[in-house]
Parts: sequence; C-alpha cells; structure tokens
Amino acid sequence: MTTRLECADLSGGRGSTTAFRNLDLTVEASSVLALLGPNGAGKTTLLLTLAGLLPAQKGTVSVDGKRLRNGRPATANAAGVVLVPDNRCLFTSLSVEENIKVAARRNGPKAKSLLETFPALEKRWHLPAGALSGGEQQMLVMARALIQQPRVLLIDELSMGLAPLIVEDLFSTVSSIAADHQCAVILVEQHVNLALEVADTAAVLNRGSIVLRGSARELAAAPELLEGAYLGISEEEAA
Ligand SMILES: Nc1ncnc2c1ncn2[C@@H]1O[C@H](COP(=O)(O)OP(=O)(O)OP(=O)(O)O)[C@@H](O)[C@H]1O
Repeated sequence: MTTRLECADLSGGRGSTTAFRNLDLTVEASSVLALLGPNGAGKTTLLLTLAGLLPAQKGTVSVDGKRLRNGRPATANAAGVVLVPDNRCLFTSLSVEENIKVAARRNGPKAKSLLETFPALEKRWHLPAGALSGGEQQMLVMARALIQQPRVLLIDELSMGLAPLIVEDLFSTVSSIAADHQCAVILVEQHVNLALEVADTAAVLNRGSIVLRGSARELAAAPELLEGAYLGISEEEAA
C-alpha cells in the first residue's frame, strides 16, 4: 500500500479560533476515507486546510511523502490536491464543456475524455451548467475535478440536495475514480450509510477531534458506536 495523504498533529481553524486539533490521518492510494460527524464538527475546515485554502495552525500535510507548504493552495493543487467544494462553484452561464476546460491542465487529458466516466454529460455538452439537474451538476463538478488528475480528492457533501439513488450512482463513480486513478479520496458526508458502503475506512470528527475510526465495514456493523461518536463519546469512553 502507498500512503498518498498524511497529516500529522494538524490543527486548524479560522483566525485564532481552532476548529480541529492534533489530527493524525493517513489515506492510502486507491482508497476512500469517509469523514463523518455532526454539523460544525470541523470537516469543511479540515478539507480547506488540506487544500491550502486555510493555513494550518499547527502540524503538517504531506502528499506522497512530500510536505506541502502551509496555506499555499497553488502548491497543494500542483501536488495533486483537488477540492470539490460543497457549493459546486460552477460557472452557470458557461457550457458544460467550458466549465471543464477552465480547469484543464496543459498537457493533461482532453475535456471530451471525461465522457468515459460521465457519459450522461454528452447530451448536455453545449448547455449552460445552470440548466443541468442537481445530479448532472455534481457530475460536472466531479468531471472538473478529475480533469486536474487528482492524487488527493477532497469531496465535501456531494450528496447535498440529491435523491438517494442519484447519490448511490455518484458514490460508485467516486469509488471507480479512486481505483482507476490511484487516488486518495476523503469523502465528507451526512449520508452515513451510503458513505460507509463506498468507503474503505472511516473517521468520525466531533468538536474538532477524531472520536472514532476504523474500517468502513466495521463501523457500518456498529451503529451504536457511530451514534455515540456523533454524540461526542470517544471509543475509549464507550468501551
Ligand atoms: N466562515 C466562517 N467563519 C467563522 N467560523 C466558521 C466559518 N465557517 C465555519 N465556522 C466555524 O468553524 C467550526 C467548524 O465548522 P465546519 O464548517 O468546518 O464544520 P463541518 O463539520 O463541516 O459542519 P457542516 O456539516 O455544518 O458544514 C464551527 O464551529 C463553525 O461555526
């Protein structure tokens, strides 16, 4: 196994407020970590910190063993860290093709190659992104991430506002992306059961600390532990 992403003793937040502290986390290549936890636990802040969009207050983030410079989004992106934000951030008046091309890299894959992974976008190729359904918009958001050839893909609540069947489809694509591109994926999710189905490992963040972690299969089989973790009871306290 190859460790793709590692953060050590990582603390972060906004200004002098700390949203998460002393986190040690590793994600292997070709694997998905479901990052779970109640609202306000610090999940989004952690993703923004990993992507260099917020400076860490303490600790390190490394990709493929190489430490990233703190608070430098361009450096993180050049190392292969790609964030899929929860607010989609599409250019709604630009076409599907244009939205993908905006993110394309010189010498990287061509926009059309994304249709292999997202064939449903073919019929929408020249339509403005704002005319797509919610599920199609999330496919486009994922296509825009994928064209950047991510080594670390950070996905924030892809499922927001979508029907469970559409979420299942999107999650199965996430799983294929991790496998096909040897990518480390962190999937922040409120749909706990669906996320655990697609993930290899899982961690529950509560009030800025990881209170439970394990294989996704083990956690899916232990709903009482998960419930305790959402209520803020650590694994040690539950034992
Ligand atoms: N723009 C902001 N300015 C100041 N504090 C913020 C901001 N956004 C979030 N916070 C605070 O940071 C802490 C962590 O929030 P964060 O959004 O990271 O949690 P989360 O686990 O992603 O929750 P959610 O699922 O609600 O998005 C919370 O206490 C929140 O109130």
